[in-house]
Amino acid sequence: MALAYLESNKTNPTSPMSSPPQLILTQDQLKKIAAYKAVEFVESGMVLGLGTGSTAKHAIDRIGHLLSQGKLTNIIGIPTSTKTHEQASSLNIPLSDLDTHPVLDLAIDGADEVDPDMNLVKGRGGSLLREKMIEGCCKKFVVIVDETKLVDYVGGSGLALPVEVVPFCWKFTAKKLECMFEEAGCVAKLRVCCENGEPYVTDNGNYVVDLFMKKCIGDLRAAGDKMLRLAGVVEHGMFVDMATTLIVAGEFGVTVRNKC
Ligand SMILES: O=C(CO)[C@H](O)[C@H](O)COP(=O)(O)O
Repeated sequence: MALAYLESNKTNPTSPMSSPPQLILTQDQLKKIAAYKAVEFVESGMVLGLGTGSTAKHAIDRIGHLLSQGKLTNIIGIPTSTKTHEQASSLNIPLSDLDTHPVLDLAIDGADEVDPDMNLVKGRGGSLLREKMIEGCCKKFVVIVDETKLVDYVGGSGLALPVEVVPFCWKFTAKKLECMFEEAGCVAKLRVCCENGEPYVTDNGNYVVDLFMKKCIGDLRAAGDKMLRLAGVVEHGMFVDMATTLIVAGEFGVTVRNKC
């Protein structure tokens, strides 16, 4: 399967021996491989959670294609963002919501980080609340990543742990979050739009405070519960014990791991 996407056949010019072609895959090609593998889990008649981001986008494109070919039928998609809603609508994927379909068969989504226990950081694309609501209602939650997303511990990439907060007194909430994780060297920053420097506003009309940790935050459930007890926090981007299947595409192929 992976070979269908391989490109480029650079050889090593420094090698005195004639070496076999070295196959290079871009990160986006790896994302596509993981996404297509996940769509193999989709069956006609399923209610599907449709994730958000550049990896999930490939899966949604594939589902749309299979529907248009009649290879999948009677699919109902529940989109996790307005962006995904737009993409899925443009592909004529029938859509619904949690009010009408409170139980989903399967969700497919990307992640920003995956730890060895398949705990996730999500939300760098800004859709964590809807993702958590929808993916929490799925019988099966398939996470699709390229290998750069694998970390030793949540926060291990040194990149953002997103927290959705109400706009009211967001500085107060950001300061409280920073103090909460002082021991982990937490720095909290409001997410702003690159184009105009204005606060990034989620689909739910909230802001996002990104937390940058210097150290491991320890017990993820305890940390998550603590954040949720702080008035002003709407939801955080740690998805603990939610993924049931992890698909990782890397230089050496694609692996599928099920949570025991
Ligand atoms: O949580 C998300 C969006 O809020 C995405 O799943 C996550 O950011 C991964 O994105 P990408 O597939 O573009 O790397």
